[in-house]
Amino acid sequence: MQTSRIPGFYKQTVTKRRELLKNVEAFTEEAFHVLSSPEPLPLDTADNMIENVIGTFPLPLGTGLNFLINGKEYIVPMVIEEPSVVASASHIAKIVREAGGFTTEATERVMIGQIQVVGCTDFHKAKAALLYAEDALIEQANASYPSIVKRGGGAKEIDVRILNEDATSSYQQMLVLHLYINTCDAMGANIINTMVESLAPTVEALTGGKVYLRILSNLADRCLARATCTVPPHLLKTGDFSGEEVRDGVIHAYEFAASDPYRAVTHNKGIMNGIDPVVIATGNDWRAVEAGAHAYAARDGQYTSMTTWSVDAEGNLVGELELPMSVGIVGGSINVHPMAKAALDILHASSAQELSQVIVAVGLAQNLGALKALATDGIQKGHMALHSRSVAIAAGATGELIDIVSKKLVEINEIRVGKAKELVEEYIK
Ligand SMILES: CC(C)(COP(=O)([O-])OP(=O)([O-])OC[C@H]1O[C@@H](n2cnc3c(N)ncnc32)[C@H](O)[C@@H]1OP(=O)([O-])[O-])[C@@H](O)C(=O)NCCC(=O)NCCSC(=O)C[C@@](C)(O)CC(=O)[O-]
Ligand SMILES: NC(=O)C1=CN([C@@H]2O[C@H](COP(=O)(O)OP(=O)(O)OC[C@H]3O[C@@H](n4cnc5c(N)ncnc54)[C@H](OP(=O)(O)O)[C@@H]3O)[C@@H](O)[C@H]2O)C=CC1
Repeated sequence: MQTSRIPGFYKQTVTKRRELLKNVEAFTEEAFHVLSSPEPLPLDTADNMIENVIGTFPLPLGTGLNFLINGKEYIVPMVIEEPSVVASASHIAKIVREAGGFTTEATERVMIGQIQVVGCTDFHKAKAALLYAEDALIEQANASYPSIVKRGGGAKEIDVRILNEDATSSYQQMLVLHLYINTCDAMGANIINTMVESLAPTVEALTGGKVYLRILSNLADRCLARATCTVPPHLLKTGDFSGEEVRDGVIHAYEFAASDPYRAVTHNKGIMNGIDPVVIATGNDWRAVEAGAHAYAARDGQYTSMTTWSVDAEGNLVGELELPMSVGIVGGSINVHPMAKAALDILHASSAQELSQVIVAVGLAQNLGALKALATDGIQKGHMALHSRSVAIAAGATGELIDIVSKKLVEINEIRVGKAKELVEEYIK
């Protein structure tokens, strides 16, 4: 892809936007064909994806522009129903690229499979027996899914914990075996579950206990992605607010989220506004990512901000976001849903690690977009102006009337359905 910087992209028609993306070599012929198809998810494909299908449920696919990550240009596919999210991501990516772009990294892709064992007569002996048999357990797990080993992945390590040892615990004592598995470019849930299920009889024999649950953990804290950005204050200047005022406002907003779970949840919802749309567009399991992200935000015992914001010695605003990112570029519905394949095509991410890094960069951008708006004009100005189009449609406006009604709602600063209905009736008369 040549560039992700396409000024005024949003002012174009959908057809023209597709052409502009073709011009910068954002997608292949196949992706273009899927995108332009009247039925991007054929009903018979949908019918094979889940149960009791009666139709499909389309959502808008937008593009986050201006993303420069580790020196590479990205046009980011984003599937979301909420207005202003895509605009905000592009807005911040435009600012950050002027400061050199986002820097990201990812750990090795190690996921966790859990095996729960109860009823051991001696839990410490059982733990020791499992640890002693580590190599044999890894070998057995890998034998149950040899293709992932051929790809360079597979089970690598185990760990054993005893839970509820304290006599005052209201729960029964149990032993939990963690199997650490490199799932390569797949999210890996099915790979992991196959492996842990295969180990159950051996684990029972070694521990003398009974195995109950054998399932992956969505707290994928060995499969992390991290994004940072450093923004000089002059790039943050907004209207009458100086760059320093915006920077300091962002720090105040961050400190609020860092110290109050009521605020942290909303702050983090704003981060997931950026993360979920990319996870969904690329056919990944957003419930898994959501669950892992929120649990990671509470890893020190208190639910807090997923991001950190600080000021460096030169007075720049520095942001960081690190999250578990259990996503893949193969597997699950990714190779089944034609739009997921097209989205990955647009993104040009060639590994799960690369995809996970783009996702956290978008999350960080989204957080800064919301905090910048909240610390200056307030969220309503930018967000509601874009939401006014949905309000006009909800009030019954169609065609050209959508634009007329939404502009009027912004002008009179009354962006609500009741007022929009009045306007629609007036214009139709
Ligand atoms: C909406 C903006 C970006 C306007 O901000 P602006 O300053 O008016 O933007 P601009 O006109 O200067 O344009 C700058 C760039 O932004 C993009 N841009 C600008 N407008 C559009 C558009 N219509 N469609 C697509 N892209 C747009 C575009 O890339 C453009 O560059 P250009 O292409 O012109 O060179 C800003 O007000 C903003 O970021 N607001 C925050 C919006 C937001 O966070 N929405 C999330 C929903 S609220 C929520 O759910 C979360 C929350 C807020 O509760 C989280 C929390 O509390 O922390
Ligand atoms: N708690 C949770 O989060 C749970 C989630 N799920 C679901 O599981 C699904 C994800 O499971 P997952 O195991 O990823 O999907 P799959 O079961 O589709 O497994 C991925 C497949 O991709 C193939 N593959 C091809 N190339 C590669 C590569 N480079 N790296 C790795 N694998 C490759 C592998 O087959 P081969 O090597 O043979 O070619 C493997 O079978 C999602 O749909 C998710 O919703 C399911 C249960 C629980």
